[in-house]
Amino acid sequence: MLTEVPSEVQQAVSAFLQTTMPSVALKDFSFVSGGCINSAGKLKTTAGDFFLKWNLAGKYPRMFENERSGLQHLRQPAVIDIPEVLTAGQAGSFQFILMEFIAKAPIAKRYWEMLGERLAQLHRVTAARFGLDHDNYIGSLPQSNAQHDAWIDFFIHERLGPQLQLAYNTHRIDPSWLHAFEGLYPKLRSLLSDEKPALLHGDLWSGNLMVNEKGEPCLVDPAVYFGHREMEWAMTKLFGGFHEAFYASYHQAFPLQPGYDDREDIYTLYPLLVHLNLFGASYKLSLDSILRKYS
Ligand SMILES: Nc1ncnc2c1ncn2[C@@H]1O[C@H](COP(=O)(O)OP(=O)(O)OP(=O)(O)O)[C@@H](O)[C@H]1O
Repeated sequence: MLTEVPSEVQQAVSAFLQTTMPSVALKDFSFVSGGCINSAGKLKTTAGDFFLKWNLAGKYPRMFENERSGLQHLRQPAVIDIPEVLTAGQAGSFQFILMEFIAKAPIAKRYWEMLGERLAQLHRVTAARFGLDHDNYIGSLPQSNAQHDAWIDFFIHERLGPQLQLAYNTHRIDPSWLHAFEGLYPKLRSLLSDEKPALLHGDLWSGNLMVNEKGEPCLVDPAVYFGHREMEWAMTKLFGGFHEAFYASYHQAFPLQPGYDDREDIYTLYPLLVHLNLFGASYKLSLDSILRKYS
């Protein structure tokens, strides 16, 4: 028995593996650090290694069904490496997800160029409307994907609005913040550009970017929806940014519309509000300076 993994999860995983890979046995489990929300690690079996995550089922309903669906959306066009999910579900009071284990190799010489080219290809996958057919999570917070025809409406009503309301309801901000955002919204109509709804990872920062066994980029832990690809760019820039070769190769493969630099801060409002709600007041300073810039 692997003492680190709850017995209900172990039983469910072994039952699943037995049906798909007869005579497989669990050998060992070691925790993988990096995530904040779930328990996660490498599950060694006689049929190879897998990545297993779990948490208490009541805490974040359907979190792993949503993660499975998000990873499947990103894998489907087969343009960038995304781990294959074997199964996800509930086991007693736990929920879990089992997927391909991404083993690291030394980083490829063209890693950042590959990431730029492949993300550009992913963003060429489009949908008729902004949003998705189901809601999911951004980190541990619910993320609404109710569909809209216009990007601006989606951005205001499904991205900024709900996070702002949550921050207000939990007393992280006072009413003056609500007024400041209300004042910003009409200006966004002329500031933001429109584009076809693009398939986005949705939470693309360095913590969700891995190096796979070929040394190439692999994306994990998404918050998928169809949105404006400038959102994805802004997210990558938030905590120090990716290597400049990534931005150059993406732009060459699929140029952004002129004036992106003037819009970048607007897009960072969403991840900053999410961080305010998840981690507290230290993010208010950055939010405040963006609001002032556009007031
Ligand atoms: N398929 C995988 N194979 C190997 N390692 C993985 C895999 N997926 C994720 N990891 C590693 O495990 C760490 C935690 O995973 P993940 O980010 O999915 O955790 P989480 O708790 O769900 O999310 P968060 O980072 O939002 O707290 C990642 O930072 C990454 O290093």
